[in-house]
Amino acid sequence: MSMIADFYGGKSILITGATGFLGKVLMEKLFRTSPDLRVIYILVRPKAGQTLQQRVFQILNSKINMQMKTQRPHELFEKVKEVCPNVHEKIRAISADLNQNDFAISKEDMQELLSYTNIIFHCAATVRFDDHLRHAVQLNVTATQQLLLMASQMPNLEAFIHISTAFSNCNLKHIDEVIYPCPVEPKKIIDSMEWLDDAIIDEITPKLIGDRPNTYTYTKALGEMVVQQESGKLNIAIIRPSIVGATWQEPFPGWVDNINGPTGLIVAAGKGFLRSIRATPMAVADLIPADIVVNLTLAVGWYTAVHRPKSTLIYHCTSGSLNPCNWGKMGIQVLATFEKIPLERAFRRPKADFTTNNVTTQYWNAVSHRAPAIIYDFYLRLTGRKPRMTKLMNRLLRTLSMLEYFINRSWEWSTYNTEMLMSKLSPEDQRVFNFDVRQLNWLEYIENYVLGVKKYLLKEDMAGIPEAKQHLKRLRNIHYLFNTALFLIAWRLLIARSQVARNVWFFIVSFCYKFLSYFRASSTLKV
Ligand SMILES: CCCCCCCCCCCCCCCCCCCC(=O)SCCNC(=O)CCNC(=O)[C@H](O)C(C)(C)COP(=O)(O)OP(=O)(O)OC[C@H]1O[C@@H](n2cnc3c(N)ncnc32)[C@H](O)[C@@H]1OP(=O)(O)O
Ligand SMILES: NC(=O)C1=CN([C@@H]2O[C@H](COP(=O)(O)OP(=O)(O)OC[C@H]3O[C@@H](n4cnc5c(N)ncnc54)[C@H](OP(=O)(O)O)[C@@H]3O)[C@@H](O)[C@H]2O)C=CC1
Repeated sequence: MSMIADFYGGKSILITGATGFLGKVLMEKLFRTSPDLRVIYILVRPKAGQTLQQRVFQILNSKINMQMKTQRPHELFEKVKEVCPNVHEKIRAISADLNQNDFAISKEDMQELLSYTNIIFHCAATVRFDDHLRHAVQLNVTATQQLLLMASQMPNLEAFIHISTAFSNCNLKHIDEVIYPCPVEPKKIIDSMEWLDDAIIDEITPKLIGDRPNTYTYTKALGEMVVQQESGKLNIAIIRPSIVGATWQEPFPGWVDNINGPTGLIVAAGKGFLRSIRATPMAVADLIPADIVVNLTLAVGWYTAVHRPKSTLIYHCTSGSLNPCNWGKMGIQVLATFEKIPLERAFRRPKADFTTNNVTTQYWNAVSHRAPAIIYDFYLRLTGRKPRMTKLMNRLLRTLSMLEYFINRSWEWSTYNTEMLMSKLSPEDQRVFNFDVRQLNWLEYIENYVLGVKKYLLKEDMAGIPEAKQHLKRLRNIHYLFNTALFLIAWRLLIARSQVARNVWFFIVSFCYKFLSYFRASSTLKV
């Protein structure tokens, strides 16, 4: 019997960010392992044109490509529906916007949350690297503070689990499971955001974030400080995952449904848009599968509620120190998988050049990214269609420039608390809530990740693989034809303008002629 699964039975659980990537995987695992839990409250913001019920329906039933000829891909909640057929009754969606005062939750809903909640998992955040500081502070700092205030009024609350990021202190090289203070107090930042105008905030942002690369990592660090300062009598723990990737094993290998982190680049590489990347091949690719993060999170929830550690414990959910993989190895495996299982309608054949300096990056960006986009847009214009490739390429290059910071450095995260927790689990819990990253085989994981991107994110049909391979062959032929034509044009121009080039050309032609005559003569002699 799993103690952790047993612990969540009968519990009322509040999840923020349940419509996000991690939130969905967390909810799935909770229902699958503890189908007798009382209720999961999810704070969902209304979205244009969608009711709360529609948003819940969307989580439970992923959109399916009805034209598929082969077996349909799994739905995230398909196993849950077997063990907990009334899952929709156990999800209570509460209309809430974490950017508003009191989260704009109605009085009745608030009363229900305050009275019943036993465990809080706070996953909601803005994960955009380029968010305006005001917005990032609002969601990643102020909302965390407000949620803690709410939590302190919950008489039945047993644990508050805050999801942060391993990169909240990415300005350091070695990071321990402790909270590192930022120079300016979060309260001062929260206050100043209320009266400073956008222009001034823009001006002070670089000074505030200091040697962090973006507002995301900075505000997640502030969020941790708020958790520490406002913890009061609550049982709190912080989890710091590194780069969250597709699931490793559960509920299915390779499940992913958004383009954050490496996923977007995998799509871009598979479709042939991304052909070179400024990355250090030997730098550690600290990826962590979403199901490992979720298993650790649930184990931490149990441990924090039952064992009530005296201080707020921080858990690093990272792979680099226990089972390192590097970007070079990852890139090679991504491309090897695309050889076997290509994506449909690729723009160019998948290929990758890792570069490490600025000059070669600029060169490859011009040759491999911008030039093909311009040529393709020219072709679209000629055929009466709207050009779009240059715009798309510019956005990709902007995205790359934001991710570069993370793929050209390595960090060391200590994992004492995470390893301590593993040792406290029963063998059954170690199996059901496995977060031992040492057991992960990277090559197999990356292959399943790429396959998952194709199936679950892009919803491509496996029956289309032969056609996709055929398409890549056509692209290869076009590529050879294009290069030959380019060479001949360049050569023709050179010959017309330069006597030296003409001499070289005649020399090559006469050499080939002599070689052929010799070859013919010697083969005649043999006969
Ligand atoms: C050469 C072959 C290589 C083979 C593959 C090797 C893979 C190497 C992978 C390396 C990845 C490294 C990733 C490191 C990430 C560190 C994460 C730190 C951990 C965290 O805690 S954060 C959680 C993760 N957060 C994110 O990833 C958010 C990043 N995204 C953003 O901040 C914004 O989207 C961005 C990048 C600022 C762009 O904003 P904007 O221009 O406003 O546009 P949109 O968001 O609307 O998107 C526009 C356009 O870009 C595409 N897009 C978005 N994100 C990605 C992405 N991660 N990768 C690729 N493409 C992306 C998106 O599809 C949109 O395209 P459209 O066609 O829809 O216009
Ligand atoms: N993905 C990663 O690589 C990593 C993520 N993390 C952390 O994990 C957590 C979850 O990330 P992930 O699932 O990837 O992120 P997603 O972007 O997929 O999900 C973010 C969630 O927050 C919700 N949210 C955003 N703004 C509001 C708002 N104003 N009111 C209510 N809800 C809101 C979103 O709701 P909606 O659907 O309405 O947009 C969504 O459910 C975050 O705290 C992140 O910092 C840490 C390390 C790495």
